[in-house]
Amino acid sequence: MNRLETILAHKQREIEERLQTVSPEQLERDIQETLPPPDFREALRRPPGAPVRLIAEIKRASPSRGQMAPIANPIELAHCYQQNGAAAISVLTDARFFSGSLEDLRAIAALPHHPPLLRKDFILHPIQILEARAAGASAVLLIAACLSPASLRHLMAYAAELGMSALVEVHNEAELEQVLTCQPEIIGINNRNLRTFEVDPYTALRLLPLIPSPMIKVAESGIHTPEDAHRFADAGFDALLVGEALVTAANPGEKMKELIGVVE
Ligand SMILES: O=C(O)c1ccccc1NCC(=O)[C@H](O)[C@H](O)COP(=O)(O)O
Repeated sequence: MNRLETILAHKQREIEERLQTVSPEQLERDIQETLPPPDFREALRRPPGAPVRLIAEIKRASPSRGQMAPIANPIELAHCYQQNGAAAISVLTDARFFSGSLEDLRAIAALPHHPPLLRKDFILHPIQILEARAAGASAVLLIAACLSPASLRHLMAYAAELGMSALVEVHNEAELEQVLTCQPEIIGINNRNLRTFEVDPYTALRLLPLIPSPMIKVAESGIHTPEDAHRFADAGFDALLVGEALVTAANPGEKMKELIGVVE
């Protein structure tokens, strides 16, 4: 089993357990009592000449790095991201490998005027999208390496039905070619190979020209310095997804300004 397969086997077991305890009808009722979430896609759109958008991540740990930052108060960190111009906030909700939770997402969604929230997890089943929407997310991550084209299409349609966006993630040409047949509105190119955890910052630059122009383009992973951000902003990405560099910074707000001060 490669590393991604190990994660997915665990996630599949977790979903089976959730299906025993969670009531979809109750989640649907909860959703009816909430306001529609803010628009993730519009928040990421970058008009010509505007600074690159930043999706700031709440990330305590990862399979590649282990424990990175305790983040005892995720609301405080989300507030800091909000105050320093995050276009959106990515909240890792996986407990086993990233020390996150749906509770983090729910708590951050209670912040007044919060930016759109992305549920970052290994989404394999519609129940995870329903839970995300009920917890206040505007978007979910759908990873091409984890889904068949038919499942991807189905989950994208279900997210849209719930008024949510999907950030559809690819890592190579073959995944991109498959994903483009599903006509996603937002594509993320992950510089990290999820099977080996190696990060190659040229992955996103190599695949970018293959993405049709109306789609929103996000560069993900391994972005640490203004020079890194500059490279992706200059290439034409709408947004950058940054985790480790922010959560390990002595001052995450200053680090954000350093990164998003970058203009083409
Ligand atoms: O971060 C990991 O080690 C990881 C391992 C396996 C699957 C996913 C993983 N990360 C998810 C992400 O895509 C990143 O959290 C996100 O792009 C931010 O990356 P970074 O700025 O490098 O923390």
